[in-house]
Amino acid sequence: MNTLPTPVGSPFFHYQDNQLFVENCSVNDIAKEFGTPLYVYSKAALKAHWQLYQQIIDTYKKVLVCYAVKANSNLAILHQFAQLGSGFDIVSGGELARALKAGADPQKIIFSGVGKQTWEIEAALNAGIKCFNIESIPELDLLAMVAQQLNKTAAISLRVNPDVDAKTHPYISTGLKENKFGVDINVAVSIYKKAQSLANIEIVGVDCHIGSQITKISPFADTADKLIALLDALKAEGIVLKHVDIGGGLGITYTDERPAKPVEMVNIVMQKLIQAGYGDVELILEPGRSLVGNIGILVAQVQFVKDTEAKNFAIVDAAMNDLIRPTLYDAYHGVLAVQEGKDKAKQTVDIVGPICESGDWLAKDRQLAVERGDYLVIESAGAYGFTMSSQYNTRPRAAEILVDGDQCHVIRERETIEQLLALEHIVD
Ligand SMILES: Cc1ncc(COP(=O)(O)O)c(C=O)c1O
Ligand SMILES: N[C@@H](CCCC[NH3+])C(=O)O
Repeated sequence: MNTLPTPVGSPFFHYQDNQLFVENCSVNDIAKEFGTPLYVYSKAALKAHWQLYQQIIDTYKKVLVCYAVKANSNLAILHQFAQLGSGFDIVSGGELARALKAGADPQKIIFSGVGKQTWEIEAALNAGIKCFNIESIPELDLLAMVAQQLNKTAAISLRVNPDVDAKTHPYISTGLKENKFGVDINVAVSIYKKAQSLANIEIVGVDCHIGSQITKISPFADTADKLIALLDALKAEGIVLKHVDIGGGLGITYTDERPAKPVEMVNIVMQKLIQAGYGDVELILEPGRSLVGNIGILVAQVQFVKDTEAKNFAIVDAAMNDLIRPTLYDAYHGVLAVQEGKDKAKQTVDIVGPICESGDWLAKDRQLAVERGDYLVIESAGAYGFTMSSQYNTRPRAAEILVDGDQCHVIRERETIEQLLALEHIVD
């Protein structure tokens, strides 16, 4: 299998007699049965993407993959990863609850995030998670205090900011000095020394995450060099770490990107660690997008085709509230017709939603033959799709389906208008 192909380039999403299939299920039939907008994921694709990481675990043994829950946090998806032996990278008490409910081993959960609240820290300590990725001195102080109150020991990693350019979209770069994440790597030693002096705190590792949708290996290699320099400086102070967490961030193919394979990235990092004498340290990875981005699609139905002097629009029933990546990052997602080979001529269209914002678009200038009632598919929507969706314009969030061979499982029901209104109270 090619590294991480877009759905239609992968064996799990294919055309048969001009009809798009997810595994053995026709997308047309799924859309008719469950309605649109609809997220559809392939279980076989999920397993194949996991296999790219399992290969790394099999090679290097002391590797823990902590799937970044924020990429796709549906309980059924988390359950699949838990069954495959994955750990989890969480960033909130909510994600902790999801991971535990899905069957996660608490000893494989790591907790990232710059704004952990007291109740979230308490919940994670009570669950017995593997490690807190500490992002500031005040957070370290709070953790030490809460751990003392609960009479527990908190294992910590310091998230350092290596000031490496991940060469990705500025909104999703996290490893630069001006980003809010982590602590300056140049002051890390002094923070470790402070942590050493705190009761109820156990230093176990170092962590970083430099950004997302990174296609090159060089930013990871640069990061490894900086982490090794830090490991050396810590060793000189008598501080020996059990693990190095290189974060997530590997990109996927949305269009013509050819991202590095996970194993290629890890090979470079491991080579450097081994050469520097840190070959027996556990390596932690926090992949999100590269595990789930290309396991899923968003299915939408064309409501109207509107031809204007300047542009032709296919107005569909999915919108920026369902998939915000195009609006937020100008992100490109492939668009496919569920039924190919129609008689109608192709034209250049923008795929837009019904929301009252000019930024409500899903794709621009695509060659498609479209008419009212057609189903379209937005590709590569498995990561940061549903999890970033909202109910803007009082639009119930989409349903989610997991396909397994010829079986379709509803893994999230479509929201109802009643559910949307249920928490509000009218006052005079
Ligand atoms: C701390 C942390 N770890 C892991 C990830 C997962 O990143 P990606 O989905 O790019 O692999 C993110 C999101 O960028 C993150 O913020
Ligand atoms: N949400 C972003 C990436 C940022 C990930 C969170 N650190 C995306 O859709 O590409």
